[in-house]
Amino acid sequence: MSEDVLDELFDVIEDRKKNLPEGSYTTSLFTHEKGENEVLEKLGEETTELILAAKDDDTDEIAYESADIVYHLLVLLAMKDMNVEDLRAELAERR
Ligand SMILES: N=c1c2ncn([C@@H]3O[C@H](COP(=O)(O)OP(=O)(O)OP(=O)(O)O)[C@@H](O)[C@H]3O)c2ncn1[C@@H]1O[C@H](COP(=O)(O)O)[C@@H](O)[C@H]1O
Repeated sequence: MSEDVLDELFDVIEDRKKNLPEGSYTTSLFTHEKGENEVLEKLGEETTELILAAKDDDTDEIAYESADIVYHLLVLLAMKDMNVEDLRAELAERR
């Protein structure tokens, strides 16, 4: 995954958080319609689905579930007023 895709996705998420456009799934996560609990539940479900896909050696499904996890992880970071740079900094510090 390129750096740009992550940055672009995070920008879209931040835009949804700020402007709350109607009809957006991301907006629903930032409002009472779904909220933080939904994000945490999705991360749990998708992690289980990723584990099952890995056990099946299903590479398409591994990529699909990984993308779902990354999306919901970025939403969670935005909810906590964090951003992609916090993630990059943590990873860089481990090098
Ligand atoms: N990357 C994602 C993304 N990944 C997952 N999802 C949504 O997350 C929701 C939950 O995923 P699930 O697979 O669990 O849901 P599901 O397919 O209904 O399956 P089940 O609940 O039946 O298991 C679905 O509605 C997906 O559409 C996403 N919704 C949005 N994005 C990105 O966010 C951008 C803005 O989206 P909106 O905010 O909707 O405009 C999009 O252009 C995308 O780039």
